[in-house]
Amino acid sequence: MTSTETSTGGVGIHPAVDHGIPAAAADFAGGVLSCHCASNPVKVRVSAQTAHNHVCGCTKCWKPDGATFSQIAVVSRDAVEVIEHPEKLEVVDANAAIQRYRCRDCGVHLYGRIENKDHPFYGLDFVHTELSDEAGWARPEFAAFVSSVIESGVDPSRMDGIRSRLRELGLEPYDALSPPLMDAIATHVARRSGALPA
Ligand SMILES: N[C@@H](CCC(=O)N[C@@H](CS)C(=O)NCC(=O)O)C(=O)O
Ligand SMILES: [Zn+2]
Ligand SMILES: [Zn+2]
Repeated sequence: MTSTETSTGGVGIHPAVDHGIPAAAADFAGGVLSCHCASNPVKVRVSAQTAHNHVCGCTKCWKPDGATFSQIAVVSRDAVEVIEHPEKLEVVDANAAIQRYRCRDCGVHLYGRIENKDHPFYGLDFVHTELSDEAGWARPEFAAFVSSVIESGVDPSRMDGIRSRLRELGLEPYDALSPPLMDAIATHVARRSGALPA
């Protein structure tokens, strides 16, 4: 079985979507993310529902063992608080736009933060809601950076099957972010350059 197949022979995307995508709960108020350490896990409280949840094929986002994609959403940075074992967190790449904080023992990423105030997504943190036991988080809406799974070693001949499976799950595949998010980024850039009124 390769990382792009499930035990039933289908194309595996991510454990949170492979067997049906759970419904979001109305008035959902968040939950606690835990890393995978059996003892002294890092815990992060996310005290709001997330937005723009999606699966991401890039090599930077944390993926559970065997998953082809990550699942990643955004939430206001004000709603993110490390509540246990902050001393175990380390930044994966301080030069990346998104500073991803991982547990130095198990490698799980707890949250990603943008410190550049000029970045289009400044003010939003990136979180993997499958790290929480609570049910009711926002469902993934699309698939981003799909072609990038090849950079992790997926054979290009598998891409048609992967994109078909994503569409079957209602996760429209894109090779960057979704068009509304790409438009939001371009609008931010145009307002800064003066190409559009601020
Ligand atoms: N093809 C590249 C794409 C990386 C990439 O651009 N990732 C996106 C989606 S998470 C991003 O916004 N990265 C910003 C960052 O990593 O800080 C890869 O797979 O490594
Ligand atoms: Zn850990
Ligand atoms: Zn990514």
